Parts: sequence; C-alpha cells; structure tokens
Amino acid sequence: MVPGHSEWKRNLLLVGFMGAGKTTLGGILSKRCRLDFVDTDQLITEQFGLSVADIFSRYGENAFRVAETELLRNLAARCRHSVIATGGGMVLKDENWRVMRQIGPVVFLRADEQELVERLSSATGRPLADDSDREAILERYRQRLPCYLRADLVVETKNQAPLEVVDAILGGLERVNPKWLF
Ligand SMILES: Nc1ncnc2c1ncn2[C@@H]1O[C@H](COP(=O)(O)OP(=O)(O)OP(=O)(O)O)[C@@H](O)[C@H]1O
Ligand SMILES: O=C(O)C1=C[C@@H](O)[C@@H](O)[C@H](O)C1
Ligand SMILES: [Mg+2]
Repeated sequence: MVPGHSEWKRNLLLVGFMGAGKTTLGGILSKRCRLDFVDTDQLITEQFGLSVADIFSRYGENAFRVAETELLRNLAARCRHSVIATGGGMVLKDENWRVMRQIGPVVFLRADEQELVERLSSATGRPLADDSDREAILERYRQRLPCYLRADLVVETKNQAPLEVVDAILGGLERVNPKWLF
C-alpha cells in the first residue's frame, strides 16, 4: 500500500511534461478501462472560454495555476470513475499533490528528451514552450523532473506507440499494487 492512498476509487491521474502524451494516452486508457476522461487543460479553457495561451497572455500564468488548483479540488470531490490528464505544471505545487493523492494513483509518463523537443517544436499553443529553444525546454524539464518523480508509478514512453504505453500503464499498476486495477 502506498502511503496516502487510504480510499480507493476508480480514478487514475496522468502527470508529465508538455508533450509527454497525457491527453492522448488518457483518452485511449479511459476507453480501454471504460472510465470517464477528464483533461484539466481542456476544462480550464472551457471555463475561461479562452485557449491556454490566451489565458496566460491575458491573465498571467498565476491565474492559470490558481484555476488549475481549484479545478483539481473540484475533481477530487466529484470524480469516481475517471482518467484525469493533468496539465504539465500540475505537479509544481505541494497542495496539488495532496489533492491528487486523494483522487487516485498518479502515473508519470516519462518521455524521451529528444521526442519531447520534437513534439514541442512541431506544435504551438503551449505558452511555456512556444518561444523556447531546445535547451530552454530541456532545462525546464530537468528542473521539474523531481516533481514528476513523486508519482506512484513511472512509465517510460520512449519509442513506445500509444497502445504500448497504455499496456505498460496497466501492467505497471498491476505490479505495484493490483488494487489499482479497475
Ligand atoms: N507514445 C506516443 N507515440 C507517438 N506520439 C505520441 C505519443 N504520445 C503522444 N504523442 C503525440 O505527442 C503530441 C503531444 O501529446 P499530448 O498532447 O497528448 O501531450 P500532453 O502530455 O497532453 O501535453 P500538454 O501537457 O501540453 O497538454 C501529440 O501530437 C501526440 O499525438
Ligand atoms: O507544463 C506546463 O506548465 C503547462 C502544460 C500544459 O499542459 C498547460 O497546462 C500549460 O501550457 C502549462
Ligand atoms: Mg494535454
């Protein structure tokens, strides 16, 4: 039993850096496990009626972080059967970790640095990556790594197709604690 998980629900949280695949894999995993799918970035954009990039530019990163924490608390109160893909910065606050641990097991999708850089360079809409070069992206990633590693399970995604990662998540949960399996 992992400390902090006293009450088991059929929830699972995905954490990881921008571009790690939380949204993509969360959608697939939720279908596979017949659970609801929740994406915190998507809910915040619906709440503001703005893209993440526009929220950052109009209201600032801190306003986004406050909304993110408030949303997480709401999800803790209402989610019972959900895969929750978090924003890449959800792991930055201790407060968020306390709430995530009440919701369910936390899985870190650990992506290869080169794959991350390629994915982030070929897409826009991520305010903390859009104007960053390779070194700045990797520096942010390396600084955050200890926060991601607080997860209950680390799943390596390097060279893994999405369906393979989903299998690895389910296999990992079964190994670490079969009670996690839905
Ligand atoms: N295992 C994988 N293999 C190949 N491509 C992947 C894999 N995981 C994700 N991708 C691709 O990487 C891109 C980023 O994935 P996704 O948007 O799911 O990341 P994210 O972790 O939700 O990022 P963010 O924190 O910015 O929301 C997408 O184009 C997705 O198709
Ligand atoms: O890593 C981050 O800090 C972020 C990741 C995205 O999911 C969004 O939550 C936003 O772009 C910030
Ligand atoms: Mg996402």
